[in-house]
Amino acid sequence: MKTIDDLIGQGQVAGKRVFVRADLNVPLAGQTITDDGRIRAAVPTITRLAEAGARVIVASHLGRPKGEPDPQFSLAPVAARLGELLSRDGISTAFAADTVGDSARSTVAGLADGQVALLENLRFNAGETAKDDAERGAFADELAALADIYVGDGFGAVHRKHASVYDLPARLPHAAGGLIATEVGVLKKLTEDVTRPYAVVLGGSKVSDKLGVIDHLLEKADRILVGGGMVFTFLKAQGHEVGKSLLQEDQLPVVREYLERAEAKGVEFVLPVDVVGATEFPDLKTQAPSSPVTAAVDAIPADVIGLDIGPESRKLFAAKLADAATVFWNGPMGVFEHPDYADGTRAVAQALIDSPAFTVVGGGDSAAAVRILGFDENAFGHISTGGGASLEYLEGKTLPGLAALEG
Ligand SMILES: Nc1ncnc2c1ncn2[C@@H]1O[C@H](COP(=O)(O)OP(=O)(O)O)[C@@H](O)[C@H]1O
Ligand SMILES: O=C(OP(=O)(O)O)[C@H](O)COP(=O)(O)O
Repeated sequence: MKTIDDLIGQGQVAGKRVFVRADLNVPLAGQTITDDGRIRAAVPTITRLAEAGARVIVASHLGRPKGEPDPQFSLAPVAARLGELLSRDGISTAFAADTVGDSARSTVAGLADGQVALLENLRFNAGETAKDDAERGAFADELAALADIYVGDGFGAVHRKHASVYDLPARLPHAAGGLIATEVGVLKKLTEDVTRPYAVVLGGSKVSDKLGVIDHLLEKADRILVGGGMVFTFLKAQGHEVGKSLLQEDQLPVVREYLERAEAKGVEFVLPVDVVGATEFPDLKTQAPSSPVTAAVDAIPADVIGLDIGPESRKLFAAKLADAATVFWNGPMGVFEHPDYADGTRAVAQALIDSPAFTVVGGGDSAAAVRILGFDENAFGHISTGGGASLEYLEGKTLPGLAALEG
């Protein structure tokens, strides 16, 4: 895979329009960025290209808008923060009000060497995420018209077969940015020689996206700990009632099969013994106090939404992580964005820090949680900017955004 070092070393970027596909999908509370980790992670590649004389066009998705402009998913707050960070290196940043329209074209045309433009949310265009190859290709053609060279650096999105990730690099000379090179370097080690016991902690809310990875983990991991929104499908599969919690009803047979296979293979599934929940989803915007209740997993009231693992489960999870030699963690244990439901995530983060294991934390929200809850990022072995991406990488899958850079 060609890298930006190769491009810069060969003097290929000076005066050129270089399109950098980053993952600036940061958590927002209204217009406020609650964790800027993904923006900070994108800066080194952008700065290197700008300092080498490129006219840098940065593009990203934010959230999951429905293929048309939606102000709540505007990258405007990200443009402000990116501009602030780049200005420290003396680099100026413009923001285009659309992705491939008049604003994008004129903003890019106005760039001088060494300047940066951020385009509006890629997913404001239906072509970005279209299943149809021709529709995605048509959008990729419009993106390609803006640039001379493509740099893939949005590790968090490399598992998506999207226009800017997969189709665009096929249309331009391309290379990998520094973030992708670093991420792949660390994760590769976990696929080659893992020191055992190897524990994997799964949680979060993208349940249907991530359940499938367990199929592969049953062949690799010694212990699988499950919390977050994912756990209720497991609890239900074991015969527990889960109230109004997140449930992937159609996946119950799959999960039952995972539990059986784990037993047959001697892989230990660690599930919570108690949960914390509430009758209403907490208000994350106002952070208004809620009314949390704790229940054993065999006594979750019918009107309760499970929002965190309970106190006994935190102790259990910590004990199961204490003697691991390698830990990979993706997905918060609860709705950590509200203080009443952050203790499970806090306990797992602390357990990783206390354990002598090599620890990798992956995922936009998981990485954000660790920082928002006040942990020192340097206390972990590696904090990956990608959750789904790192899980699929560990699965050994061909990731569209990496395959496209290799070609
Ligand atoms: N029990 C739960 N019910 C609903 N959402 C949950 C639950 N536990 C965790 N979450 C949510 O999961 C989200 C993160 O999930 P996900 O995107 O899969 O993780 P990551 O970004 O780290 O890969 C957080 O916003 C958190 O509030
Ligand atoms: O946040 C992301 O993934 P993650 O939650 O698995 O870390 C990426 O930006 C990908 O976003 P998507 O899952 O909406 O395609």
